[in-house]
Formats: sequence, structure tokens, C-alpha cells
Amino acid sequence: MSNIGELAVKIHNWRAGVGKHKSTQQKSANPLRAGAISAAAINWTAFFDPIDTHPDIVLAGVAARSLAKAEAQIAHYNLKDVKAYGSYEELLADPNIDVVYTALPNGLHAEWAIKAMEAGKHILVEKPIASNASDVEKIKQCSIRTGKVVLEAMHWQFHPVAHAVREEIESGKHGKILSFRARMTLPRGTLSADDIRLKYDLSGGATMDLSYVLSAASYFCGLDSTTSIDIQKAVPRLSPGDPKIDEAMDVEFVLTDHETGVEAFCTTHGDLLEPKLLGIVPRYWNMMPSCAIELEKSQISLDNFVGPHMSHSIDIIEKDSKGNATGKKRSLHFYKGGPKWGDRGEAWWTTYRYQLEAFVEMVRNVQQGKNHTMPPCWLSLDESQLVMSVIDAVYENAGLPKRESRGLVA
Ligand SMILES: NC(=O)C1=CN([C@@H]2O[C@H](COP(=O)(O)OP(=O)(O)OC[C@H]3O[C@@H](n4cnc5c(N)ncnc54)[C@H](OP(=O)(O)O)[C@@H]3O)[C@@H](O)[C@H]2O)C=CC1
Ligand SMILES: O=C1OC[C@@H](O)[C@H](O)[C@H]1O
Repeated sequence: MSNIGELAVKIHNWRAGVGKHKSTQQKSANPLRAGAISAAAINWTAFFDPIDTHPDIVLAGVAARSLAKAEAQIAHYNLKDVKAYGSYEELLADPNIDVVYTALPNGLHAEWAIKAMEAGKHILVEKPIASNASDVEKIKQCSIRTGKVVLEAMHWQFHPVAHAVREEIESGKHGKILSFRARMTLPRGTLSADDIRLKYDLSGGATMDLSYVLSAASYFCGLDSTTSIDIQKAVPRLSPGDPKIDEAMDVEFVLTDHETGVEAFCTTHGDLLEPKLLGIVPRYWNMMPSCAIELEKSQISLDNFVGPHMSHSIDIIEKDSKGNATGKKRSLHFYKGGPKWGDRGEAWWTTYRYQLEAFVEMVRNVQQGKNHTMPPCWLSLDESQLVMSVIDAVYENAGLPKRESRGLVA
């Protein structure tokens, strides 16, 4: 799957002429020195590529469980001045590394996020940040204790598209939210049978991997500490090979804001192995992740909320006084700008590049003792934990065991 993401970003970069920006990018006098824990397939897309166009961070190391694998990834991407480490511990022990990115299997995120912070590193952790909400609490406590930055790489929330749609909703001009729908599917055949996403011991499952749909419900419906979450129905399609793994999950839930009394009825659909049409044709045409938000006065649809840098559509259709859709449609596009980034950013920045911009700024703020100065856009651990608690509740309602982190002492 990560290879498809890489191909998509390579096509995007080629179309947008990003190579020119990479070759002319000047680095600051003392850039942050970054290391990757694991030679994961997503490393280039989510971390190495955005580093190339950021002035204040360089890639300095890649660690894998074997030195040969780390060296192979460095050679594959022709990375210059990057050290290979034969274990994650070695990279964490290196004082030359300031910040770490990790795309380990989900069940190892919490353990290595904590180890990284205890080794004095700031860390960007792939989504979902942990196996369950109580492990996010352990990450949070460690971040407070060590004073290190930790950020869940929920990259789409850093893109101007997310902010523009949320601003429309929060403006009040469309009335209250009535319902929310989101879907994301991978056609059967995209994942190999031994993929980490299909292993319970590594905290796999569709609800975990496609946590984007729940994060979108949370982000657009304004889930916060004043909201209650009531899962009404969670229907999994179980893996024939492992009945603890949800290949797919359909969820219906209500988010109630106790301050405003607003109830948002949410439905999400995630499928890691969407059955082929007639058992033969992979449904690639369904792959575009989408959201639909029904408000009192309008319907907002957002296509490709996960990878909006490639292309996206935001359509706002007005409703008449009876609540029926009129033909009046407004279409928006946001490749840069929006309510959070303003003049900052470039139309060719990927979601990952926006995310890196925020991460580096937060690390610099903390290094300068400005712990409460936030980047234009941020995702707090409290927000990550709330989404993780929705994931826990979904598994409970579906009658499936909560995912457990590996290697974490209670
Ligand atoms: N933000 C995004 O767009 C995306 C995010 N992701 C997230 O990134 C993470 C990794 O995904 P992806 O890159 O596709 O995964 P990969 O399978 O390619 O990489 C996982 C890495 O984990 C390491 N690892 C350590 N222990 C184990 C173990 N017991 N079994 C298997 N691997 C192990 C391996 O590292 P080593 O190199 O040391 O052998 C491997 O390279 C997931 O959390 C996923 O949700 C994935 C794709 C897209
Ligand atoms: O962006 C993504 O797309 C598909 C998933 O399997 C992957 O883990 C995810 O982050």
C-alpha cells in the first residue's frame, strides 16, 4: 500500500516541478538532525520527501532491525550523508540525532515513542499513535515528564483543505451539523496476505489502519472533552484467517456536544480488502476517501480528504427552507493558504510537508523554552487520545478485543 502512496507523491512532485525546489533548497546553519526508526515502506513519502524541501531539518540516520536493511533503504533512495544503524536502540543512543520519525507496526508505536522521548528525542509517530487510549495516556505522561514533543502523523489534518472545510462548518452560516459520513477502502489485492495491517499482534485491523475516517468525524464534528460518544452499531467483516482482525468495519455513532446540545449522527466505512467486482475486478474507482457533512442549511462533500495535495473537491450545496438540496453549488479548492496557514506554504506542499512544517516549528519552540507557543496548526495528544477512545469503543461494540501495545510495561 505504501508503494502506491509513494508513486502518487512522485507523480505529484513531477507534475508540480518539486525537483527544482529540492535542488535549490538551502538548509539553515544548524538544522534539526532526523532519524527514522525502521526502514518502513512509507518513510520516503511521509518523511524523506518533505525533509528535502524544509530549510531547518536534514535526514541523518535510518535504523532497521538489520544493518543491511537500513543500508539498502539509504542506497535505494540515494540518500547522502545518512548513517545506517543496525538497531533502533543504536539510533536512539546517538547524540547526533535530535528528532525521530517512526512508521513501525501500530502495536509498537507507543513503546518506541516512549523510548525515543526517554532517550531525549522529539518524535513524529505514524497513525494511529498507539494501540488504545490508555497507551496514549502513557505517551502523554512521558511527554510531560521528558519535555519532548510527540505528534501523531495524522497528516491530512495539517492540509489547508481540512481547515477550510472546518471553518465553513464552524462559521455557523450552514446551521448545525446533522450528520456526517466518511469512507475509505483499499481494493482487494492491494495488501499482501502477510501485511502488518492484518495482524492482531501488531495492532492491525481496518478500524486501526483506516483511522482516518474516525479522525475526520472527530475533526469536522468538533469532538472534544465536552462531547460524549455513543457507538450504536459497529459491524465488522472478520478475517477468515484471524477472527480478531476486522478486514472491514461499518460504524454508526452519535457525538453529543453537552455544551451546545448538538448531536451529530456519524457513519463510517473502512475496508482493507474490498471484495472484487464479480470476484474478478479490483474496485480501484472506490479508492478515493470521502466525507459528506449534512448541515441544517447545506450539504458539504469533500473528496480525497486524505491526499488533497494531489487533487480534491469541496462542494457546498445550499438547501431550501424545507431542507431539500437546491441546485446552488459552490466549489472550493485549497492547495495553500486557508484559515490556519495564511501566506505560509506552497501549493505543491503535500499533507506530509505541511505536517513537517508544524512539527519542526513545535520542536524549535520547545527548544527555545516557548512551550506554549503553537504552530499555526497542531494536533494535541488529547485529540489523538479522543480518537483512540472512539477506536476502543468501536472494538468493544463489535465484540472484538481492544488492541494491545507490544513491549509496554503497564
Ligand atoms: N501516513 C501515511 O500516509 C501512512 C502511514 N502508514 C503507517 O505507517 C506504519 C507502517 O506502515 P508501512 O510503511 O506500510 O509498513 P511496513 O511493513 O513497510 O514497515 C513496517 C516496519 O516496521 C518494522 N518492524 C518492526 N517489528 C516488526 C514486526 N514484528 N513485524 C513487521 N515489521 C516490523 C520493519 O522494520 P525494519 O525495517 O526494522 O525491519 C518494517 O520496515 C503503520 O503504522 C501505518 O499505519 C502507512 C502508510 C501510509
Ligand atoms: O494512507 C494510508 O492509506 C492506506 C493505509 O493502508 C495506510 O496505512 C494509510 O496510512
